[in-house]
Amino acid sequence: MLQCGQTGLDLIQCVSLPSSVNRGLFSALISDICSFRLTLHCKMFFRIGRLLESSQVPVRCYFSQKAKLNLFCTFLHRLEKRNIVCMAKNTIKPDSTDPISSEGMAVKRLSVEGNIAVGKSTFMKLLSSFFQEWELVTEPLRKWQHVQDSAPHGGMDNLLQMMYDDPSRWSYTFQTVSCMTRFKTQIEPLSKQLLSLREPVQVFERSIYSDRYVFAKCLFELGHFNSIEWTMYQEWHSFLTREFAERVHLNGIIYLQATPEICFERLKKRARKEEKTVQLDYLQKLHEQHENWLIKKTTNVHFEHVKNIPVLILDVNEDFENNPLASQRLATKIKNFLAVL
Ligand SMILES: Nc1ncnc2c1ncn2[C@@H]1O[C@H](COP(=O)(O)OP(=O)(O)OP(=O)(O)O)[C@@H](O)[C@H]1O
Ligand SMILES: Nc1nc(=O)c2ncn([C@H]3C[C@H](O)[C@@H](CO)O3)c2[nH]1
Repeated sequence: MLQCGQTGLDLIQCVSLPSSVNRGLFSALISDICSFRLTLHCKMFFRIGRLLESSQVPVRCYFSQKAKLNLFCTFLHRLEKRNIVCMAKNTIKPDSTDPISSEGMAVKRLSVEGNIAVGKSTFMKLLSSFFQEWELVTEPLRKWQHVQDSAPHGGMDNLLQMMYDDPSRWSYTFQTVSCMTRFKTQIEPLSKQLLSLREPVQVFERSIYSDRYVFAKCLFELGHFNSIEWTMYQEWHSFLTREFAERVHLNGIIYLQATPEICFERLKKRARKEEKTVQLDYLQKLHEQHENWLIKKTTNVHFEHVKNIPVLILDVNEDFENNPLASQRLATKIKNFLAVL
């Protein structure tokens, strides 16, 4: 517990938020009682100090990092405010290298997760039509279908096909490639265009986290990874995730949820040639993995920030592709979700 400064306030409760929320920023959310919310950069301490002074109600401030909380306390102390009680919970690593836009806003980074053929690519198109400025990063599927640049197209380098045809032989290899390509896309430097936005948002189709907590885990449980492969995978996944730290953090996850049966129908309708052998049973297992990770929270997740990532669950059993009203409803939910990140 940190004690600092004095104001006319009843209480200021300062709690550090999971790093997934507004990383690298000092973020103050003036509670609902005040009926407005502010997300502010640390340069704006002074304004917040004034705001707190004039407030007549208990105010709750959330900090993305303990370092920022300490900085803020020092600031209040300088203003000679007393009796502010600051509680730091869930302390997370200081000194972040968060991407910040030229407008001083942290880039919000989300991933879209969901079963095979649930409609992620279709959903990404919806995002691009409603939020034209956002940067959308699609799954690097083509790289998996053609892993050797030098090999002729149609040769023996379609790893997706190989994995589905002989999962026990190729699952580990596939997972090293899928995960490596995901790491690469997640750590890519942010574009100037994105950084010039007032509210920069980047959305990934799946992530290094679903690679591990959905697919690799499922393949291990199905016996397609042996225990050595599973240990190795987890070891390098943890190592790289910790090494890249902030660069692979996400602020939120959008989970597209539909029954495995509907996904299976969509998969058959789409008829991707590599997926001919995929059975409903596999989609049911992947569905369970998503539910355990994102809803029931029973999956053993190894990174604090991933445990605490806010998840928006969108029911996509309904056809939104050809339904403007349903699309609009989804877009509104996404907007509301972003506002609280
Ligand atoms: N809400 C929806 N209602 C009806 N059909 C849909 C819906 N969303 C997607 N589809 C259809 O389902 C099929 C699969 O969709 P899509 O390719 O977007 O899935 P995906 O989740 O990106 O697949 P993958 O897991 O392979 O990346 C496509 O034929 C698409 O037109
Ligand atoms: N084994 C495995 N691990 C992954 O991380 C992974 N990510 C996607 N896929 C499969 C699903 C679709 O067929 C196709 C396109 O999403 O690729 C994966 N398969």
